[in-house]
Amino acid sequence: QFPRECVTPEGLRSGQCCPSPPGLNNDPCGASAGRGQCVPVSVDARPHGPQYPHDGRDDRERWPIRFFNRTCQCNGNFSGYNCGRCKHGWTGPNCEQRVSVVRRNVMQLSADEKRRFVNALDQAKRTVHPELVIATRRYAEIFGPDGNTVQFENVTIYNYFVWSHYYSVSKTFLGPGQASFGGVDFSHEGPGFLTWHRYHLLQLETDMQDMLRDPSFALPYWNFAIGGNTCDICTDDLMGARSNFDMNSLSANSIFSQWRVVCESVNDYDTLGTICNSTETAPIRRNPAGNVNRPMVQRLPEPQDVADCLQVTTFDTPPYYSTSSESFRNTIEGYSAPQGNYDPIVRSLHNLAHLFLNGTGGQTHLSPNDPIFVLLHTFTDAVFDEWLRRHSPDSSVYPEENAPIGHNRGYNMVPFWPPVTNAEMFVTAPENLGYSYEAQWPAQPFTLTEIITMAIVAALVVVAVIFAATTCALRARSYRMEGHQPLLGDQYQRYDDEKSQSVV
Ligand SMILES: O=C(O)c1cc2cc(O)c(O)cc2[nH]1
Ligand SMILES: [Cu+2]
Repeated sequence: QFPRECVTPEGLRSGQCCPSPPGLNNDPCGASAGRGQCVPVSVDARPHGPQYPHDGRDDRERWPIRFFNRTCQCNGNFSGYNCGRCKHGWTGPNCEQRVSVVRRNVMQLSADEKRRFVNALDQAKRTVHPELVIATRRYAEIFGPDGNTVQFENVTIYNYFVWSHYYSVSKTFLGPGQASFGGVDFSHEGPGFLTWHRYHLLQLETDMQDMLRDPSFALPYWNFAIGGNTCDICTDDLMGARSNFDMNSLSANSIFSQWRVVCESVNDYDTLGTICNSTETAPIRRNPAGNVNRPMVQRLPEPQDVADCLQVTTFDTPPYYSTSSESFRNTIEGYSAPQGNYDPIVRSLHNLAHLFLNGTGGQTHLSPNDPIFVLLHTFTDAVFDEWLRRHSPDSSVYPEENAPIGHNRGYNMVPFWPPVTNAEMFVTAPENLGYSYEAQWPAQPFTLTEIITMAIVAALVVVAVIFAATTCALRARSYRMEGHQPLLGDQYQRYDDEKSQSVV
């Protein structure tokens, strides 16, 4: 959420978070090295949708100026909260070298690559985040009981990935004794669903690259559009098989059975107004296809569902919400049928994959605690990237206003720091974000224009063939009328030559 060095009592009171890059002392944002400058934070001022009726009740409104109103604005390819690192896709001392990160199908990794990926996730679960800390109270109580003890905690790299997702979906606390307001979600049920989860993954991938000291480290993906009721990645060499003793638990042979979840105390958060902290509690629960009360979530999405959703031509449609029809975003998110039509009882694609897990991974405030979340979302992001490549939309197709709070084009995505807007993630990944997917996609059906063009070309070919055949037939007929034997192949040419010479 915020850099450790910014959340001192004086730092918070100043509202400024413009640290110096490593190796440069007292040089906010590396200005003397031309890396960046400390500027006022710009926030989205456009109206948002009617879903959130409050004003001034939630720290996430006009994110992030409740906490900080000055930030580093980095030049060129420099990036990071102190301009001390490079933008995604760039590396080198001056961020001038391209780096390419390829996200691959997890099922196509070698045994050794699978083992390294599983171990890297486990290392991230245990390694304290080197830069970021998490707030454990709302701003109103952030200076603590004595007014000088800021309420932030260290968090591990992977638990930060869980915490940031929880913080974006948590309810608005309205005070003791009052029910918290749940009709708010800064990362789901709106156009920001894809851009938010894209940055969420990018942050984890970058954190793990730094942890491994391997700038080419890439998160793999799980193609969950395989139909059937078997979780093919739920094996002990990958995300963990089912326990033999408890169908809701993971096999003891998987390292993930030793993981404990964070952000489980939702009753506290909603009644006391506290925020999820680093305390780990219960094991991951997972029982794929086991939800006997919801037969519709006992099968995974079909390959055809991905082909269908890629055909939806409009990125998002009013009200830009989980009720939108003919919206690619609501379709891939899974609130409408794969063909795009909204149906309140439908759960498809991304949502169906979550619910299929039938446990920790299907509860929005907890789901990233199940590491399958990472692979489920890289595949969702891969479909998003393929849609961007096929439809090459202008950024204007992303709504600038009247989307649910947090989802407007210019809104800084909650709770990321430094500020990053939905618009900055609405770009093709290989050209702009330094990563690509190794994936095969369903053949792109011909567009109407292509079909018409091909019909015209075919008609022209037919006409040309008929014309040629008619011409030959007429010439043969006139040749026979002069008492000659029918011509064969190159004899036509010699006949033509003689004829043209004889005409006077
Ligand atoms: O009920 C749903 O459609 C549903 C559950 C769930 C869990 C989750 O973590 C998400 O990110 C989305 C989601 N949708
Ligand atoms: Cu999510």
